[in-house]
Order: sequence, then structure tokens, then C-alpha cells
Amino acid sequence: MEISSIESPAFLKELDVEQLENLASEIRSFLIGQLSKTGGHLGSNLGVCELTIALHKIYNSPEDQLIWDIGHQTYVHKILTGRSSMFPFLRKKSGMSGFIHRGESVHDIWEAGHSSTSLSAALGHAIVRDNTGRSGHVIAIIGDGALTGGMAMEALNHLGDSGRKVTVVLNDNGMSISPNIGALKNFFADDDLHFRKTFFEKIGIHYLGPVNGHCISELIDCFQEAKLTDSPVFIHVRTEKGKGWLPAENDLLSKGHGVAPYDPYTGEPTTTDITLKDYSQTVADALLDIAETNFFTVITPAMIVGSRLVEFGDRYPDRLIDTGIAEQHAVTLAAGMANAGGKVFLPIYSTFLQRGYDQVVHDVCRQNLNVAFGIDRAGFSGADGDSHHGVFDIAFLRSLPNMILMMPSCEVECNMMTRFALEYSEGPIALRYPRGKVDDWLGVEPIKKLEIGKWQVLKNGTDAAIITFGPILRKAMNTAESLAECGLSIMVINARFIKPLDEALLESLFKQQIPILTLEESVLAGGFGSSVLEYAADHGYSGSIIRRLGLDDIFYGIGSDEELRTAAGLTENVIAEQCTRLVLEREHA
Ligand SMILES: Cc1ncc(C[n+]2csc(CCOP(=O)(O)OP(=O)(O)O)c2C)c(N)n1
Ligand SMILES: CC(=O)[C@@H](O)[C@H](O)COP(=O)(O)O
Ligand SMILES: [Mg+2]
Repeated sequence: MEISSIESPAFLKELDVEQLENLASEIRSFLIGQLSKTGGHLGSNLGVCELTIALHKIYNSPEDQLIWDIGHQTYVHKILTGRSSMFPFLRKKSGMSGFIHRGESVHDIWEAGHSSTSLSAALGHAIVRDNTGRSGHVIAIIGDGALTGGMAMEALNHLGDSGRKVTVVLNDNGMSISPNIGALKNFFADDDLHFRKTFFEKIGIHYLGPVNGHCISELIDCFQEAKLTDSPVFIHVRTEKGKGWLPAENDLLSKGHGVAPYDPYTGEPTTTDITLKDYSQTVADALLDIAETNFFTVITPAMIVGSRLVEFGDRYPDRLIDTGIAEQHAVTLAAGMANAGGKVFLPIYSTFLQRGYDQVVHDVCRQNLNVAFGIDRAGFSGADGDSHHGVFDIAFLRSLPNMILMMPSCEVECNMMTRFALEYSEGPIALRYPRGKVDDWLGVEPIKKLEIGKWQVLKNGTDAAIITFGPILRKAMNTAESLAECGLSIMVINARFIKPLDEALLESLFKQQIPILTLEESVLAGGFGSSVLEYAADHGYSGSIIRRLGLDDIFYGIGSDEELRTAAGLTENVIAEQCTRLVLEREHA
């Protein structure tokens, strides 16, 4: 079977089990070859080849609706639904999403990226199906990692009680990104099948399994039985993440979960920039350093690898808590520990902190607890696309009483801020840092000490001021230096504290009537620039000239971080153009 000739899953109906097994190995080879060039979520997909083939063999997509949790494991689904030719463009600008994307195919029913939503969505689809008299099966496919998320539990609770005909397929590979954790993992690993069956039957859900997820005939039999069952069904499928490719099978840390381009024979990465130090590693190194003399606990919601905490966990196993995918719990756990007098650092991706927002408001900020947040992947998150960009946290955190918000622009500042956050004892504090590699120190002289709400003038100037923070500061400096050659004197300010603002510095700019350009890789609505505008309006400077550059009121898609920045106008050219306009505006005011 030529993978490139597959247009729809209809052909699977004609194939026998042996042919389906051959297809599974061909798809594996295809994935290993293609992803060696683009990178992507290899391990999860190698593990679901047989499972996805069996699902499409037995169910009739799209009349039967396959609802995938997260969606990072849908590459085989994409192949079977006619998208193999798009693999060279996987996770690229204008290419194919690494997740489910409704615009790509009628077989893509539900978009995610964040975990644990599939059961709620499936039940929602089933309720409308039943209310409208439509036929068709609704099947949610969820991983054992995603099942640790609170939403999945809430939906399971509802599903059992509803009695609706929804099939839940648990793809249990024992792995989240790293080995899965928790009591539920033990429950599913337990061979006491009787106890598990009884548990599900008691909550109104018919349990089938465990099924060998690499045995197509077992899977087929099981799905056929599920189709005939007139109540919610839970199918427990056991698979191996990374199945069929030794480098992934042997990778005990993450089974080839998310890989950069690699040599298909050895698995060795072929890109060089992965050796450069990034912000997450800088924070993790600072934590390792501080831990030598101070006791604190690090909490991670399933992101040990991405937050670069492997070494910390090896060195201080009792000081690292992996909650599994459970951001809400992680935040309130941190609040509980802080309330009990513990010192906690919680690295969490900006996009996943969205899940724990009420907990930040209600548990942490309201009680003014000493939780230090490391908001990772703040800014664009490239190839993961719209579900993962960390561009809302400034808007949703700066409105919270008691919260202090910082962003480093280089390695030195990142290290200092991590220390500062752990030393701070007046309430919640967060440093947000991006996905990229750390930059060199930009400052004129090394900072000795951070002061809450104190900004740094990196370059003096009289014609206009750029106020910004984070790595984009370098673009601001470059632009100011180029404009100096054209005779413009542009001040550059490092607003390392996003909240609180440096009111004294702002006052002096307003009084001197220096026009201001704010720059942020985050949404403009409610962002940093808005806080400067608010300050001006509230303190009698509403006539001041202030412009903002940042992200528009849209969801930005996939691209390299630089491509996305260009789309958002965060380039030196646009910054220069805006500065020039500000100067002209002041001249004509
Ligand atoms: C709310 C949320 N938190 C964290 C993540 C990051 N994340 C993506 S995949 C993954 C592991 C998922 O494990 P599982 O559901 O078992 O799928 P597998 O990769 O094992 O197939 C995690 C933690 C996410 N997507 N959503
Ligand atoms: C699918 C998912 O949500 C994660 O695997 C995510 O892709 C991780 O991103 P990083 O590679 O930036 O850690
Ligand atoms: Mg898993």
C-alpha cells in the first residue's frame, strides 16, 4: 500500500487483519522518515498506529465522531484521512497543524492542544446527537496522562450518570510526557481486573479491557462489542509509546515525545541550536544553585522535561513534586504549602496557567501567599500554534491584586529574577520567560540588585522612548542605535517589572512630553502598553503621545517564532517606523 495514495479511511473496510498489520508498519516507517526532517510528536504517534487503524476500520468517520484528547497523537489519523502529502509541512507556517484542525478535514471534529477536554466535548456531542435524533457513535480517545486532568474526572462523573452512549478509549502507555504519575496510574496498572470492572459498572460505565493496543484483531473485537453496548463504555487499551523505533523505545525519559529533526537510524538530533542554553534551563540552573543553601520545593504539572527539571529531580527527589497534568491542583497545592509556611517555586507554561487561573486569583492572590511562579513559554510558542502561545498571561495577571510580574531580557537577569522570586516574601510573584535561547547581558553595567517596580534606562534619548521588557529589548536597542545614525535620539527603557510600573520614571517622561512606544510580545488588549495608557489617563497625562506594538485581537497560528513576530509587527523596521511617527507627531502637536 502506497501511503501517498490514501485519500480516505474507506479502503480499510476491505483489508484483512494481516493487511492492516502491514499497513501499521508502513505507517511507522513513513512517520519515522518524515519526522526525521520536521520533528514533531513522534513517540505518541508510533504508539497509536494499530489503535488508529482499528478505530477507522470499525467506525465510519466522520458520521461516527472521533474526538481526540490534546490531538498530538493524530498523525496516523491524518494519514488515513488523506493528508500524507502535507507531512513535509507539519507544524510549519501555512502547513499542517500538529493537532486536530477543523479547517483541515471533515474528519477533524474537535480541536484541542490542551489536555483532558475530550470527554466533556464527546458528551456534549452525544447530547445533541440524542436530542436531534441523529445516529452515529461518539468516541473520545484520551491518554493516561490526560486522564489525570481534573476536567476528565468531572466529565467521567457526568458521563456515568447520564447513561449516554459515548465510548471512551483510554490509550494507556504509562507515559505522560515523562513517566505518568499518581494513584490512577496504579489503578490501571493493577491486574485486579475484577475490582476495576466493578468500579466502572458502579458508576454506570461498561468497562472493556485491558486490550493489547498493538493487536489489531483484539482491538477490532473490542470496538465491535462497544458498538453494540447501549450505555457509556470505557475501553482500556494498553500501548507502548515510541513502539517500533528503538531510539524512542529506549528513551526512558520521554519515549520520543516531542523530537527535533534527527538521524532516522541513530535518533541523534541533526539541529545544532538545541545545544544552546534556553531560558527554562537558566531558571533550572538557578534553582539547582539556590537549592544548595536553601530549602524550597518545586512543583511541576507534568512538565519535568520541558521545564528542564530532570537534573533537579535527580539531585533533590524529595523537593520536586510532579502533580501530573493537573494545573488547578498544582496552583492550589502550592498555595496550601505556602500557607503552611513552605517555600514553593512553580514553573508552569503560560498557556497551561490558563487552566489554573481561578486558583491563582482565589487561592494565591486573595490570600496573598508566597508562591513564586516561573511562567515558561511566555510569548510565541512556534510550531505548537494557537493553543500554545503564551500571550495572555500579562493581561490576566496584571489585574490581580498582590501579584508582582517580571520578565528578564537575558541570562543574567533571568538568574537574578529567579533568586529574587524565591527570596521575596510579601506575596505572589512571577517571572515570565520565553521559549528561546538566552541572550547576552545588554546593560551598561551589571545590575547588583532588583528593586520592585524599578526600571532601567538602557539608553538615554530625548526624541522618544521605547519601553519594553524581555528579549525583544535587543530589537529596541538595535533600532534606537540605527535611528541615532539618522539623527534621532531614542531612549530605551528595560521595564523589567511589568507590574508594578515605575511610576517615577513614567512621570518624568510625561512631564518632559517624551512620546512613548511600548513593545510587548503579548496581547495588546489589557497588556503592558495598556497599563501605561491607563496610568497616563488616570494621572492627568491623557494628552501624552503613547503608541503600543503588540499582538492584535486574533489567535495567531503556527510559524517559527520570528515569522509570528513579523506577522505581529514586532520587527526592527516596524519599531523604527513607529518611532519616527512619534517624533513627527510631537513636532506637529
Ligand atoms: C492542560 C495541559 N497541560 C499540559 C500539557 C502538555 N502535554 C502535552 S502532551 C502531554 C502528555 C500527555 O500524555 P498522554 O495523554 O498520556 O498522551 P501520550 O503522549 O502518552 O500519548 C502533556 C503533559 C497539555 N497539552 N495540556
Ligand atoms: C503537545 C504538548 O502540549 C506538548 O508536548 C508541547 O508540544 C510541549 O512544548 P515544548 O516542546 O515547548 O515543551
Ligand atoms: Mg500516555
